[in-house]
Amino acid sequence: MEPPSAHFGEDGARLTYGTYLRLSELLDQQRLETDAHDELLFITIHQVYELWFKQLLHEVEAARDAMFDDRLWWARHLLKRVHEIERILIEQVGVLETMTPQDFLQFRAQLAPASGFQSVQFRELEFISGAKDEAFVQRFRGLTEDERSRLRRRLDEPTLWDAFLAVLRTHDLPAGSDDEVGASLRMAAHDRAEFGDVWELAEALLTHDEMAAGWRARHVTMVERMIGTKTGTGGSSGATYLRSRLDLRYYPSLWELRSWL
Ligand code: HEM
Ligand SMILES: N[C@@H](CC(=O)c1ccccc1NC=O)C(=O)O
Repeated sequence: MEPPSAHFGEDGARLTYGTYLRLSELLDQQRLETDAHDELLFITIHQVYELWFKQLLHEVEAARDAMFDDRLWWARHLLKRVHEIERILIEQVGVLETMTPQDFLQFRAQLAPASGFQSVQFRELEFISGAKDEAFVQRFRGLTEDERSRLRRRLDEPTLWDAFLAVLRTHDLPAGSDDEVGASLRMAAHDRAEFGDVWELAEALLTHDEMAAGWRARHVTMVERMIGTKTGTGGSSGATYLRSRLDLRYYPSLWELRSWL
């Protein structure tokens, strides 16, 4: 008798690696606008980002829902995964930086008026994390109806921070006003025997915030390296606009807490 592994992966023949992962569709989606050698890298990197954004939305949504249900261990488990993905998103900027500015200029003009500014999933992530800003939905040109309704839904639904406030209340920590939230956070910080899970969750949210800030900083230095002070293909002032976004924090109360411990 043959060992069971002899035909491993061939028996049954219903799914294969390629059909399961839809590789013929996936690998057919890199359509270049020019003959420039580096344009494939540019498209690949962005598509990889969008795939990870999709995964992040999946995890962040579930983490938010878990907090509302007081399943804190599950929320933390998912947020740890979120952090690892975010670490990769920051790291992979280095791959794109192997492209020189002069090689980027071979195809940059063809990209306008497209820009990362139009990434719907990126904005969804900001909204669900806590930084809702309706102006982005209004300013968006060229959104499909589906994209517009996805963004509107994100503006209407609760954020990670809303879910965290619900956790505080569930654990009898008042969360009505900013002062109450501040006092509750200090209480959780100083009584970890009682509130260890709540504290760890606050730390996981802070790491998520720190990672997002880290990506913005990494992105803008890459932008300065690539295009200096040129205006963006999306019509903004470029690096100046991006620098104005560097102070954005999802959870200012968690940062302020540090000053009052
Ligand atoms: C050569 C590389 C890149 C350059 C020169 C660049 C440049 C820019 C510029 C100038 C803007 C401001 C909007 C505009 O007027 O165009 C912008 C925004 C943005 N870019 Fe990039 N980018 C690059 C790569 C990437 C990559 C790989 C991503 C990953 C998805 C990305 C995501 C974004 C996002 C999400 C925004 C909006 C940021 C916000 O509104 O806070 N960019 N980029
Ligand atoms: N905004 C960039 C071009 C760019 O990077 C880009 C263009 C089309 C689609 C995504 C992009 N990535 C991030 O902005 C620029 O002004 O050079």
